[in-house]
Amino acid sequence: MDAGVSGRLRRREMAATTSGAGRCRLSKVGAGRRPPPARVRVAVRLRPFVDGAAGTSEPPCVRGIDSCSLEVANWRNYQETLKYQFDAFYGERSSQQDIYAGSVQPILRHLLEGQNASVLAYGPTGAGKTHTMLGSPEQPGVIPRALMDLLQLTREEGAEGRPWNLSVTMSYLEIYQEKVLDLLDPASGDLVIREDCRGNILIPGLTQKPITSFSDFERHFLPASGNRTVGATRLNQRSSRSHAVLLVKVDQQERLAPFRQREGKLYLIDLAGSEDNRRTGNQGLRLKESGAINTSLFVLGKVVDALNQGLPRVPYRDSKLTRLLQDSLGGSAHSILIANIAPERRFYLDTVSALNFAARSKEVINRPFTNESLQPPALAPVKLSQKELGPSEAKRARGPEEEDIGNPESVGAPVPATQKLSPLQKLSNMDPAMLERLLSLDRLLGSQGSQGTPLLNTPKRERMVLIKTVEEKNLEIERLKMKQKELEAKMLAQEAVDPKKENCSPTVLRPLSRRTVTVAEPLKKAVVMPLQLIQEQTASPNTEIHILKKRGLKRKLDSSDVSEPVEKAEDCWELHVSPELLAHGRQKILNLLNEGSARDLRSLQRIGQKKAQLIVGWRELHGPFSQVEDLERVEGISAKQLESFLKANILGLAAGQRCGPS
Ligand SMILES: Nc1ncnc2c1ncn2[C@@H]1O[C@H](COP(=O)(O)OP(=O)(O)OP(=O)(O)O)[C@@H](O)[C@H]1O
Repeated sequence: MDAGVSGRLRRREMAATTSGAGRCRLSKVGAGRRPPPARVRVAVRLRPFVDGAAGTSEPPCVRGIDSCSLEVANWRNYQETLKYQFDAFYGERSSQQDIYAGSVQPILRHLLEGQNASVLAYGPTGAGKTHTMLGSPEQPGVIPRALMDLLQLTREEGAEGRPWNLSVTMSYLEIYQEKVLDLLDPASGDLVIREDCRGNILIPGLTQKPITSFSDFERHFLPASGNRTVGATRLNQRSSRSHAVLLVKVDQQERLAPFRQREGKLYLIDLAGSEDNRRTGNQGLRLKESGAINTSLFVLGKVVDALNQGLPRVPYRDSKLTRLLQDSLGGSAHSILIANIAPERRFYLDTVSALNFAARSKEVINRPFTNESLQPPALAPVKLSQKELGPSEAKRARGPEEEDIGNPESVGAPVPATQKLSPLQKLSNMDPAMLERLLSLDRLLGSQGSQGTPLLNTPKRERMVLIKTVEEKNLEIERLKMKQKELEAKMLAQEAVDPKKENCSPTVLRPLSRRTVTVAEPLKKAVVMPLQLIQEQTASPNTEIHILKKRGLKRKLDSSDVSEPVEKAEDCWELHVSPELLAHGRQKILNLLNEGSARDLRSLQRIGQKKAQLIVGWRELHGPFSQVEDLERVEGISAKQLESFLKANILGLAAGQRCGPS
């Protein structure tokens, strides 16, 4: 591979890892190890002529070459054809089973490994996307086949005596004119798409129905499909006017220690088709719908291009569709794109444009990882007792949160005070940092002899109040920190005005790097340290003392001249910190650089969101940092920045101030 190509690939991988869900992960198996890349796989399906008359009167504009390639006539030059190669090509005689078994079935197993997967049907209007995804009762498509298999797999894997307990839930939504509508609850209105701190895409309020059998699935899915917006256009009598997204979640809980939990998400997406309104004859509402569809598909193209070019900004947020697909493109899913094309000549331009999009998409690299977390040991017995419950009781215990997350009917429903919520269910979606805080708060309450129920067993509402309290406390701490900084700044300003006063005070606070430029007689010894260190030392008397000691005066000025402020004077005071402590601080920074998530890294001074992502991206590409100085090799971090970064962080970390892996 030449250097240019490998550089491009790296940039692309970097974009894939620094954008989307992959950039900040739920605790996962093999944390610190770089998940292997998985290219978006692309299959093309050519539908047969659907209009009998057209079929006999015109030759197709596309021809299959083999199971992976096809060619399209070049109408500008009849001597030429345009050839394309994909992961799979399905000709007009291929069956629904061929497409399913060849391209979709193989990715389902990843769900049971706690990884995400997605299947997207793409193509111009009338090219067969809905047929591929949904099919008909006689020729069921990808969705019913995948659900059938997945439910079967989860039944087998979750059977008594197997190590994992499995449960499946489904949600179904459409994106219609840039609105996210819940097809399982059409009255709920436009829903918002959010991203949690781990980069997971969430839709608060979206109905989630538990399903244990295929008939369960049909019971929810069939009426919901009827809610999808379709309309007649000149090119398709039942044209999908929206992007439909079926989300199937597989949750797994380990039955024995260490009680791991896994979550795999499968997105099955039937995109609305791109439309050339000169041919669809769209007007009025249809034209408006078409505008929204084309715009979101245009943004989808821009996202794919940005990922391919390794651009620092991938415009996921420019449309609801791409925001939702953040997981699937350049993110954490095993993705397959099925580009549907039509053989009729009148589709020629749409076909070429769909094939070009498909060809670009196969360059996109995802990095799927296992969404796995460990249940805190303290909670394990509760889980065990749940195992001992009968199936109906266990279901009731999991009940409201598992079954109806986001279901408006259940949100306001009172939870009986006696009904304990299963910690396993409650914690599965919780931010690990928040969980840690809750556990400490719980311990604190316990140590203070609190009469209340333990925090982690409290019903949802009380828990929410407690979480809010913790958040408020954190805000308060942040406010105090800001105030401290202001005070320090004020103090420094005063020093500048009145240096003598400064040197008389043994408790003056100043940044470590600041040097004294005065000839006024200093005290022999002054304890000068950042406020954090003072607090730290007060809290732990064993912490080593760091002092500012007088260094030999090497003033170049006449020693008799003591009244003037000295510009060229050397420093009189310097900070002496034990080398072990410094080494300890460096080691802590190094650990954080190698093991911390982007979020952890942001807890460091001078590291913002962008730098944190660049650091994680660098690590993904080059492996662990061998020394903190390697930071200079990260794009956008200069030697000067590295120096100030070290100054700002090393002591704080050495004294155990910062959080994050150590
Ligand atoms: N492989 C196929 N075999 C037989 N008929 C097909 C096939 N693919 C599509 N069709 C038929 O072609 C017509 C258009 O297909 P479909 O509605 O799936 O297109 P679409 O791409 O979803 O269109 P839109 O984007 O407008 O919703 C339908 O009548 C469908 O039954």
